[in-house]
Amino acid sequence: MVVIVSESFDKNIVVALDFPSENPALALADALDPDKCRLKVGKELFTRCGPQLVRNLQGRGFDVFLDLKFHDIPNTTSAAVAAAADLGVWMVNVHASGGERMMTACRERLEAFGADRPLLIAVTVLTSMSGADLAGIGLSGSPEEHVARLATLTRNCGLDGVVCSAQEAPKLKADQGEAFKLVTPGIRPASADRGDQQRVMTPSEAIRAGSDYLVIGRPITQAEDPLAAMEAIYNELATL
Ligand SMILES: O=c1ccn([C@@H]2O[C@H](COP(=O)(O)O)[C@@H](O)[C@H]2O)c(=O)[nH]1
Repeated sequence: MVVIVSESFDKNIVVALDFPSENPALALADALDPDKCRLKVGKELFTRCGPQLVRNLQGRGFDVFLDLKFHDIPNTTSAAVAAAADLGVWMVNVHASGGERMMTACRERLEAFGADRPLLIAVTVLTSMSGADLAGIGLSGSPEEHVARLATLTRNCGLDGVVCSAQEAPKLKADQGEAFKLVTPGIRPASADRGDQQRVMTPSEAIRAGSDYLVIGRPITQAEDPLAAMEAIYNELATL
């Protein structure tokens, strides 16, 4: 099947390869075009398959977002992002709630990699969390307020952008500027199940809201026909 894409949205889609082993991950990668999308390797696949899986995807021409969401003391976290940079990933992330000194240490550590360094972004509030979930961990205020505060902290530390939901994108683009990258999971085509995601938008809503990169997992990976699901998403974006 040929995936029909709009030129303007090439590589805005990051497919989350949330699989329990290498075979389904590589099978989907082999069906996708590295000129039309990027791939995300997260905790499950990385813990099972390790850095060699990342190299296998890179060997197929894909940019890889290593989504391990590091959250630790500055020394440990900055060493971890340097390891990701050694692996040659396109993007790596930490939790913004690790704080200013941790994020600054990571940014400084990546300076040694020059122009070849990965993009460094920070997770604000997980897209699976609602205001009630925040209250449950003792945080008053809306997700949008926390995302805005953590995004400001992230930009002040010199990082390239944040992971947030597309619902927060209009405010973040206005507050933080166009160059600050917004990476948005919680993308759900109108017909797709939300699953555990709370703060969701459709692909076209997310692009209109200002998302730079749409992270999409289950609506593609769990579809009966993942390539048809991909095609439907690109066709939706082509109407913009
Ligand atoms: O706030 C966040 C941060 C990361 N994720 C990750 O994105 C994908 C989303 O997958 P779906 O199947 O499309 O829900 C997944 O790998 C998460 O670990 C997130 O969802 N929210």
